[in-house]
Amino acid sequence: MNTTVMDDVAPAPTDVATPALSIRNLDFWYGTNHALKNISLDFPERQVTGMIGPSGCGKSTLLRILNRMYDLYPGQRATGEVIFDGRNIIAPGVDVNVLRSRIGMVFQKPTPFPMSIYDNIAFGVRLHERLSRAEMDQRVEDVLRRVALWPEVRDRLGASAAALSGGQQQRLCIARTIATRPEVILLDEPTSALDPISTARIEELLDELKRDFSIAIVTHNLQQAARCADRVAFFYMGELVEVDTADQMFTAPHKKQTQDYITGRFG
Ligand SMILES: Nc1ncnc2c1ncn2[C@@H]1O[C@H](COP(=O)(O)OP(=O)(O)OP(=O)(O)O)[C@@H](O)[C@H]1O
Repeated sequence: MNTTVMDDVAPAPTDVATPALSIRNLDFWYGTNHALKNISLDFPERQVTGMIGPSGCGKSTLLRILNRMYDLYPGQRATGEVIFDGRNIIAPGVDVNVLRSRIGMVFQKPTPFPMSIYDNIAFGVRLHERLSRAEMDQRVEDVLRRVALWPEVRDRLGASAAALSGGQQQRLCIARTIATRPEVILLDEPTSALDPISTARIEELLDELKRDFSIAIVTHNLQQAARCADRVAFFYMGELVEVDTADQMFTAPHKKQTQDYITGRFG
């Protein structure tokens, strides 16, 4: 082990045993708008990390940095480090397409591609792997079973994904994301467009998926964060105020701002 390097890095207050992703001293700007300020945060392996905070505090911005979505927009700039598999993924020279297959993203609004249910899953896999037809069929079946969609769609894999309900579409989007076998899944308010039953199914699914994936979820729903997350990070005006276990955050947060937020005094 390179002890010199280790010794040079000041331990962050958020350190966890085995992080899937480690953010260190991250700042982010939209032009001149300094949207994230000196964020250091670990995302533990095979746990759900919930990100909460009032509108505009920077939760979605942080998620978008983790798979380099901001690359698509001129004028947006990040400094600091996001360490994934030993590399700083916001540094130049990272293959963003490979990165996005290893750190997958699910958006607020279900966004199936305008193609069949089968191809929604096969499309991303084909970009990264050469599978035989039988192998691809198996991959499609496996991920649809994993998201508990298989019984509902097995007889209409060739039908348009647009014909599925909103909740089914979101489960298809999660299936599509896990089909490339990522290590990390990012979810940006994945249930805010869904009814309570579809929401409950997605929450159950997250609980099951964390056996194999490290998950980061942005949510406005504090009950959802309490139900789903192992750890919770509270953001306010671009700063990380506090991060702790969900139990601690919702029963005895250390910071007054966190307490005010979770008790509904603002936000
Ligand atoms: N494309 C953009 N251009 C300029 N500023 C932006 C852009 N997107 C977000 N911001 C600003 O960055 C800050 C953080 O926004 P962000 O969307 O990350 O917050 P959020 O916590 O996810 O909010 P919400 O809960 O409402 O989705 C806000 O001040 C917002 O106005």
